[in-house]
Amino acid sequence: MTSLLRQLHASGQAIWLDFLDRQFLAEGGLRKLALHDGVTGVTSNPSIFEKAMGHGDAYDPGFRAALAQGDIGAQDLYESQAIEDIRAAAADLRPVYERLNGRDGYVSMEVSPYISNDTGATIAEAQRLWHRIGVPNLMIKVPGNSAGVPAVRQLTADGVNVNITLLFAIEAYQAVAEAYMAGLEARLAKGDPIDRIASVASFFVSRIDARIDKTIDARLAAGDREAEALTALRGKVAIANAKLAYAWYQEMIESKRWRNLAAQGAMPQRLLWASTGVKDPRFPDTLYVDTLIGPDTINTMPPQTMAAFRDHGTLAQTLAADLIGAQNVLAEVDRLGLDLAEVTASLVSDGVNQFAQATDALLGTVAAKRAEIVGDTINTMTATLPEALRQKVEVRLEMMRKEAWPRRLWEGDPSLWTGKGEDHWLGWLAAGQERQVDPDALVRLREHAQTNTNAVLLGMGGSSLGPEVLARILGNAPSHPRLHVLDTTDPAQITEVARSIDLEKTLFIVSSKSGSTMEPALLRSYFFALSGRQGDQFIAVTDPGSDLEKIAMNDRFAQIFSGDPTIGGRYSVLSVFGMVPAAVIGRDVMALYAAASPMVLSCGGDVPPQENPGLWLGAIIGEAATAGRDKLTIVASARLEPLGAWLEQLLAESTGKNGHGIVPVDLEPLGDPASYGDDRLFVHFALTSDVDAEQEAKLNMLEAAGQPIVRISLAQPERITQEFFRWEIATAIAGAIIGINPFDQPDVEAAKVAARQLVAAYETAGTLEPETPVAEDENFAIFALQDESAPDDTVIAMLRRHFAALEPGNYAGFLAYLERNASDAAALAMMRVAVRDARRVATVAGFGPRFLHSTGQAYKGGPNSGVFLVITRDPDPDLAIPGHKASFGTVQLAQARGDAAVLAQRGRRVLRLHLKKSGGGLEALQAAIAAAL
Ligand SMILES: O=P(O)(O)OC[C@H]1O[C@](O)(CO)[C@@H](O)[C@@H]1O
Repeated sequence: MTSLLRQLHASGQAIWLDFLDRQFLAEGGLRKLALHDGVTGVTSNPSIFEKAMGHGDAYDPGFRAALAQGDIGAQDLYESQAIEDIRAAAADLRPVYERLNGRDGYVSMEVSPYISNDTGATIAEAQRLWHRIGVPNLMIKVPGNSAGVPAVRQLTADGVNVNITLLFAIEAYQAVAEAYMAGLEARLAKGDPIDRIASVASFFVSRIDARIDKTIDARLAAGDREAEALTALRGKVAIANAKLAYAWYQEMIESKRWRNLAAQGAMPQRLLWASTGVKDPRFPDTLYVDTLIGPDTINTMPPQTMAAFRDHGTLAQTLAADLIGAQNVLAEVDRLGLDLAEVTASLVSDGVNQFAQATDALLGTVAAKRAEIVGDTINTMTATLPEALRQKVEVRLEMMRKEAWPRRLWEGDPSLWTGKGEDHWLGWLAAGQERQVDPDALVRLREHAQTNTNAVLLGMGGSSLGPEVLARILGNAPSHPRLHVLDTTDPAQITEVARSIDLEKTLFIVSSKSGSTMEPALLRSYFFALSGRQGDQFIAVTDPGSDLEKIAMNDRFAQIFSGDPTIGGRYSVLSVFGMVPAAVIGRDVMALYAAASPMVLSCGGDVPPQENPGLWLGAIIGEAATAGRDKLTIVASARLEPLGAWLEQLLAESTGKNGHGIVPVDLEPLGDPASYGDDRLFVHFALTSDVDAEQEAKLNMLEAAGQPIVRISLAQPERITQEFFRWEIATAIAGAIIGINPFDQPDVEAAKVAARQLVAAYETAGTLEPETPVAEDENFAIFALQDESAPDDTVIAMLRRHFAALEPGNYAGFLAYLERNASDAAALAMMRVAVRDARRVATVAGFGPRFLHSTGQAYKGGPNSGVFLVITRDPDPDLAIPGHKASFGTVQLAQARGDAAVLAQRGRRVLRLHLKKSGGGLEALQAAIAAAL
């Protein structure tokens, strides 16, 4: 016997399937439905794909096959599989399409719900899918909201078959019918054919009842006086609404305008009943089929509804019947104040949101599958967090998902931060995708650099720290120069580098985005003179139009590499600022990008926060910071230790402002649980081949003691590039949580100005302004910045008072304007441990002026919890700067004094201690601090 469904089909209403699934297609499910039940079309939507792809492992072989062609992001991976299904379904229905001469046999695929409010993006995406899928019996689904209507017109004019979805109100349907006609007319005006353009208007049914009936039930429960009238409307409104839409359709096809189009071959835009699955168990499960049967319409049914109708549907031409009854129902709706207009309007936006949520879930699963499949190419990360913090992170991740943070970050939406131009600073996102460099130029540079034994990079902050990490972690390739990074004015350090290089076989890289930073300018003068003004031994990396660019041209530098002015220094390592020095030391820059790529894809705008390693980390560090765990303590296995200096700048300069932010703690030796308060977040970086059992054991103890620990593991050193990208994303996100602009550095300039003034005064007077110590002994002289000395103060008494000021949650800073070498670093580390263990506070250390262009921002602009000891000494021997009265030593001292003065002006607790020549230097200071604690 012919199935009821087939009879329905024969009655003039098309039956489409509102479902799609790979296994179902593979088993020939659709072909069977077409054959036995007369099914002539398929609709899909994000929820349908979420059900298909988001659960189980039916798509795993497909995911694997797609990724075997090359790594792609979650959205592309999803799309590759969805398109495969759509094409398979279209192939199954192709015979129907051919037999009916294009009148039916269509499969619909929906544009991303994320762009539903953007007409231009909707048009572009619909076009892209249309061409990519490339089959004639395809329909692209576009929402029928206000942004969708003009898209329908345009797409129709362009010859794309459109299925307009999420129609609830008759007026909305009328608008899309009008857009369809206008699109056809536009084609005619261009002389294009219109006889093969198909369109359907998907009018949603059951969702209206679900919403209205809920209101009715609430009113009934509240004892509404109109109980009887309200009850009579249950399950009636959606059908009445659909009937009236159909009545309008019938009028429309009789209109002169339509008859004109029909005369030229136009196919009517059929009404398609969608959302026909019955939600209320009190209604018959075939309700929205039985009542909506009429010619030239479509009913798209989920499999259960199809099965129900096949089993016990009622076949009669109901759609055009009892129109008066339908009008009465809507009049009653009006009279009873049920506000259908409000219901249908909110159903549109709810529908878009629902599809967006389904897409989030779907992309989350696809991203997780991708991570599993390409897993061993991605650095791993785990986090053990105290329960309260873990919960805050969860809540934040869900909020980020709802508010679409990944997409908004990649789209450059400044409202993620303070809304003050942050969108102009996001060039680093593209830089991570190798879009900022000229690969051929870097290959040539790599070859050219080989003639040198040494390279010296002159730059500060973002222009030096990334290159230093690359040079120290990756090292120079065989027969390529060794890179020295000079980011100082310390005479001894400069002399040491000058001594260790063969001048004639050294390539100098002058690196400065602004091209006007004082230290690289002075260092350039010094080495340019030293080289005998050999411009061909110099290259510049700088932003276009900078002073440095002009000087480099003037002095005939061998090459100038231009940066991207939309990338701030600390986010520049994956741009020319990191890649030029990488090429110089013989590294294959494209291989470095290839190593970064899996992380870049994992952190994409299409990866929901829960699966997005950058957003996840950003949520952890942002939430930790706002909960008082603002001392991000970096622990690294030996080979990765250099990363900390780069990370310090990124975190501190980005987040430490307006009294908020993260204070990075680098190179503080690990202690016992008792050494730490509850203001820490530990981050451990380890190279898998570089296991340090003692470090791991200490971390395990901290973890057992309830300290939060994030562990990041790299299988290969080249994958450090992944951490650059992950941390840039995480920092930007943490900045959004903290509520600051992560791309400016408002407090750095003050210290620079103060130092410049002191140097300028020196250039005229030939001496720095004199100052008087407030306490002094044979080793040290102390200069107080605040009025905090007592008349008979000793150095020890002042140091004692200084460290006694440290309260829980504070940190001690050692700001050393000294040569940065292993012994100074070790001495500072010992002092830090002594202070940490005595006062249970975090400690930081920086060499000046290097840290001024890095953590200095947070010390001045971040939380006022630092207690700083600025350490200076007279340089011996000093080093002259060509063309200047001031020596490097004078500049360094001026920088220290300027820095200390600005810290004091900002209300920071600060003491300056000058190491006297006669004293024992840092060893003596260590002893003094031990005595003072
Ligand atoms: O690359 P430039 O312009 O020389 O700047 C160096 C560093 O100085 C700073 O501007 C801070 O002074 C950093 O943000 C930057 O990375």
